[in-house]
Amino acid sequence: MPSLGRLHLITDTRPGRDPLGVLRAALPVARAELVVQVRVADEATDREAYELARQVLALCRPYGATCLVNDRLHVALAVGAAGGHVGADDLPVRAARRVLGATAVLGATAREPVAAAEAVAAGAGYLGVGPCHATTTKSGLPDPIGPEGVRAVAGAVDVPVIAIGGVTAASVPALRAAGAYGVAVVGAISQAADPARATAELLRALAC
Ligand SMILES: Cc1ncc(COP(=O)(O)OP(=O)(O)O)c(N)n1
Ligand SMILES: Cc1ncsc1CCOP(=O)(O)O
Ligand SMILES: [Mg+2]
Repeated sequence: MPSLGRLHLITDTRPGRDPLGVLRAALPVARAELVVQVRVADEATDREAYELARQVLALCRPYGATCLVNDRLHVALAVGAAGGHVGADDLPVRAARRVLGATAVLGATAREPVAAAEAVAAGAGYLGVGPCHATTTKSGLPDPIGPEGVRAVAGAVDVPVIAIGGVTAASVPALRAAGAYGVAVVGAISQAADPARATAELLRALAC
């Protein structure tokens, strides 16, 4: 299995956003270092999720970028994505692993070391850890855990830790120093005036 990319771009499907346009800007810059997670609103239909995932996968392929699907693992299987990501309201990690198969990429959300170790034991191949910082992209989240929360999780597992939540290029060095392998972002790229430049800045920060 190829190694996991360090920059995860989560699709911004909020009204008025252009997830495919943002992806077209980011892909030539990040290429195979990019993991694109197709994430749609809970209200979106499976057909809408399927159509977006199909288009994302088609854009990713020529660059060797990885396409994952959030929550809806049947959509991941239907389009032939590399895998999926699950959290507390989704299929349990062990069930998700059964659905996706042994070789698929499977990420799980974890905020603290015990849950993180359990997720890995159940079959998670990477962990999404956060929110690291305040975010306006998702509501109802617990308080940010900061780089120290990332450090606690990273010290408890032997899979890549992907820091998420309010991540910017400026916050990457502290997260990397805390043990994060990579980062997942929505706003840092999608809300940037120049998404290609924002992608380059995040990659530069991740390379240090
Ligand atoms: C890389 C990464 N980390 C965490 C999450 C959050 O997943 P979850 O807790 O299931 O919340 P939703 O994204 O489904 O709202 C993620 N998607 N990606
Ligand atoms: C889906 C999700 N889960 C925790 S924070 C978050 C959103 C991250 O978005 P942003 O990078 O804009 O803070
Ligand atoms: Mg989820």
